[in-house]
Amino acid sequence: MKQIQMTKNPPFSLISTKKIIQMNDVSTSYDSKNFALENINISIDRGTNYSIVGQSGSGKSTLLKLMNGMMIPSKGTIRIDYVSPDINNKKFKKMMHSIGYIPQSLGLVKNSTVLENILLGALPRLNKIQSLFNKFPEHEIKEAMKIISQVGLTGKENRKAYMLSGGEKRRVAIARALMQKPTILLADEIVSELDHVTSREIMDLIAEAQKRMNLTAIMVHHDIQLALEYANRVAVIKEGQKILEIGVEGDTIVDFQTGDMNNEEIMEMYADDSKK
Ligand SMILES: Nc1ncnc2c1ncn2[C@@H]1O[C@H](COP(=O)(O)OP(=O)(O)OP(=O)(O)O)[C@@H](O)[C@H]1O
Repeated sequence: MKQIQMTKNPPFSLISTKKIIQMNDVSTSYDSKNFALENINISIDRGTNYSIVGQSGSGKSTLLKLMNGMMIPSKGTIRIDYVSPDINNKKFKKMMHSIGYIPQSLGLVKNSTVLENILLGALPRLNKIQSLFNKFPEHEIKEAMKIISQVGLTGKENRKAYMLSGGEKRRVAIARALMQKPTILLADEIVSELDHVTSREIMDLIAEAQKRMNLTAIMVHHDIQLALEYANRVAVIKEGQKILEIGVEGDTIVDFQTGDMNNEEIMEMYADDSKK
């Protein structure tokens, strides 16, 4: 078999495809008086499991909204796969469907079934006539059934969303996002209010999907322990600023912004912070 020769200096395109999200010195506000986020720098490699943690009101959801084009920065630049996330940007409009966004509210249609909710993820792939009659082709229904099985909802496809448990609702929201065939998955506090076991089940489900589909998953959490357990990197946000970017290497927690720190120091710092 012919082997691909790697040169010492690979062409630019080979290097450049690694970073899927780049935020440089980004600030934004809702009311032009106070910054909800200030001078944020974030760089995320493709295929990474990235978490954002922080107290309530620190700016976590705002960060996700900037990544999916729901908000635009008042200062700084954002590139999602080298495209500016602005819904007025034609290139971004095209790629929007490859960003699976699960809001805190999950956004399910309560009176629709599990299958109907999940099929919504395929809506942009329908042609005009199919959309007019809301008629999904057989191959999309098959795909939805495959995803239903992957998220552990087989047998519940005809159940209305309002009849599901909290964990099941989250499985539907994940399945709907996966139905989009995304390259990026953004999930806002998807395991908050769930018990320990169900939280892990949901996180495992996302981790499996991430590996299977080579997704870049960016998830907002309250629980730093859970974030560190699953994520390659965790950004800690405090009052609109990124104060730490950490990850687990072996049995220590590394601070990628300021150098090494041990596990205890960071946990103490976070514990103190959450008491305030
Ligand atoms: N629609 C809005 N209009 C005005 N201010 C807003 C709006 N949404 C959020 N904010 C403000 O922006 C700041 C950041 O809010 P954000 O929702 O991003 O925080 P969060 O860390 O996700 O909080 P939580 O954990 O409670 O969801 C807060 O001060 C909040 O009050």
